[in-house]
Amino acid sequence: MRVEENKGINLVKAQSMIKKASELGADIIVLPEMFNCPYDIRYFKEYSEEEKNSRTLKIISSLAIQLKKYIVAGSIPENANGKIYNTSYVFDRKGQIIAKHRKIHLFDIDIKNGAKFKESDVLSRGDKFTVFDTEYCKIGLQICYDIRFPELSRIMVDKGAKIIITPAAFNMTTGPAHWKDLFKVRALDNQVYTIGCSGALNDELSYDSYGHSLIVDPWGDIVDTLEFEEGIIVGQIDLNKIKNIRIELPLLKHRRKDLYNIFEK
Ligand SMILES: NC(=O)CC(=O)C(=O)O
Repeated sequence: MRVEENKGINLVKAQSMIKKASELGADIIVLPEMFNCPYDIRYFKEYSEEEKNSRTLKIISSLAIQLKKYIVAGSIPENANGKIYNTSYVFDRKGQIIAKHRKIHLFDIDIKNGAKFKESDVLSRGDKFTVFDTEYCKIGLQICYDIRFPELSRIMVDKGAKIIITPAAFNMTTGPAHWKDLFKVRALDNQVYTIGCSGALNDELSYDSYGHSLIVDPWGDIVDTLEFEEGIIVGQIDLNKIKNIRIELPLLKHRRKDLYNIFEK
């Protein structure tokens, strides 16, 4: 979705796009990073909401109940005891929160003649891995910059994730350079589906969100993608494809855990 400056407008738009996705047959519906708030540190505190009184989360929960769908509510600025987190919430078909991911790696970058951003000026970082269960399979959840850290995807896969969902907002510097490749390589390395849902480009905001939401299969093929504009893609997840690729090309089995390993906290 093309996120606007006005929170109310973003919420109305999120609702209508979720309903549209549901009509198109989506069963697990994903929104982008900071879908109720411009991706700009000047807005995060003002737009932040506490989980228990959250206007945004109430709306998403009611929709999950009404449509009987899973909704991965992109992310929002979450206020917890005065600390602000970039947090994604997952709702089940009964509108219950079944998972919550606070962005682990904060996006502090300064690229010469390109994008600059310093989330850590305002945000605190999460410190938990997030894998949730559905009747289909386990799903891993991370937010945007988290995808650049391959250890995180691997840990989620070791915890059983067959799909990794990443609400995101790359920009016009890093998007064209890295977006598609990161989703492909994480899918290939881990033999999972990767799903990236990004805010569309909005020239009226300070941050040029790259768009290009996409679904990549475990062979690294792009199932479907958008471009810069707002839109919806609905893709089929074939769990047999994961099973077969893991038999035919047993990367995860061939790991030399005697030589290297990833340790969880
Ligand atoms: N916005 C992000 O968190 C990450 C990003 O844009 C990038 O890694 O590039």
